[in-house]
Amino acid sequence: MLIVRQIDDLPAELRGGAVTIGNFDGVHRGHARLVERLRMRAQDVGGPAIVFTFDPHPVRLLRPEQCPPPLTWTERKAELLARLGVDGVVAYPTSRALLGLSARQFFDQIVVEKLAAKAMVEGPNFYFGRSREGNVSLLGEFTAAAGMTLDVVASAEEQGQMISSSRIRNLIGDQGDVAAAGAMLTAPYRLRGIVTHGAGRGATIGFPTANLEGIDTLLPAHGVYAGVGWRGDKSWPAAINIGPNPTFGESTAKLEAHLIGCNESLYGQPMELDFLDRLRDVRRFDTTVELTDQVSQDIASAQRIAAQLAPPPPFREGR
Ligand SMILES: Cc1cc2nc3c(=O)[nH]c(=O)nc-3n(C[C@H](O)[C@H](O)[C@H](O)COP(=O)(O)O)c2cc1C
Ligand SMILES: Nc1ncnc2c1ncn2[C@@H]1O[C@H](COP(=O)(O)OP(=O)(O)OP(=O)(O)O)[C@@H](O)[C@H]1O
Repeated sequence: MLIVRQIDDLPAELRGGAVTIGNFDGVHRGHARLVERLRMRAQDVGGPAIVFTFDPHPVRLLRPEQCPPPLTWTERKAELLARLGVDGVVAYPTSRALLGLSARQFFDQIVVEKLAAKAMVEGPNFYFGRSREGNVSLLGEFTAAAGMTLDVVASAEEQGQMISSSRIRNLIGDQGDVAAAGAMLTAPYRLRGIVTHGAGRGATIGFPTANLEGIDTLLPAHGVYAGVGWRGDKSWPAAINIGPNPTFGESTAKLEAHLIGCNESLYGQPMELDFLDRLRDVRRFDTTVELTDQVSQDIASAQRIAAQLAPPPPFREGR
């Protein structure tokens, strides 16, 4: 799987294939349905299956104050798309020039000239070109005139409602419902950060925690979660706390994870965390003993949930 960040000298193996365009944030089941069709069409035309995506999300440039943190960083998105069988991801650096192209210009300059696409696949809610002026019906006219095929796949739904990245962002960020989000994603919700020092209290009360900073994607709502911590290929079940430490009078929110059975020094290391389920609200306990009793139960729950929902191993290129 190839990931490229420009299209001026696109490698020949990424030209002349089937193309889908969009943000693909999170890589949800709707995206997976689309990629399934994309692979079929790529096979029909004897070319690669290509996802053209924008980095960053166009809204970050157009209305930064309204832009929520993304669900995935670019390499993670590419890794999830590769697992679905995509041959190449174009993570195009979003610019005002690109967003200013009309639908016609975008199609001619990007789809025809640069990607030399022979087939396109999109969902029904696809828009393209300046101010989202082009829809799938216009794209149908453009592709037909250019001798390409266009497949518009039916929406993937969950509980009668269309799956979308925005819906998943709301579930995770507002409600902390990572289980419902996970049911719509193609892999459990994952974030990454760097392990830093906390107050150093955790180890003294029986559960050391890795405090994570530098998180560049959406933070789930405050709460205690069951998950899995990853360092490279190694993983541990994790009990995760997002929020303040009211038992100790600390009101600053942080993210900390107790990695069950891990006795490695993690400080300064990058770490990834999968979120599987939300266990409870963060609350104040009257005594440290009551807190540690509750955290012991959280750890047991996290271990059980992680064992049931073991995620696939991390993707490595060339696998
Ligand atoms: C699974 C888990 C659940 C936690 N739940 C709470 C909680 O409900 N209330 C609270 O005050 N602190 C909670 N904590 C945070 C502890 O207070 C914190 O880990 C401890 O004070 C150590 O902090 P330190 O890493 O800064 O040393 C929780 C921590 C973990 C790992
Ligand atoms: N539930 C779905 N079923 C089928 N196709 C979908 C679904 N959701 C999005 N698509 C299609 O996937 C492509 C990429 O969509 P994109 O990621 O930009 O949209 P989205 O998931 O609706 O995100 P957002 O909520 O941020 O608008 C588009 O062709 C879109 O129509």
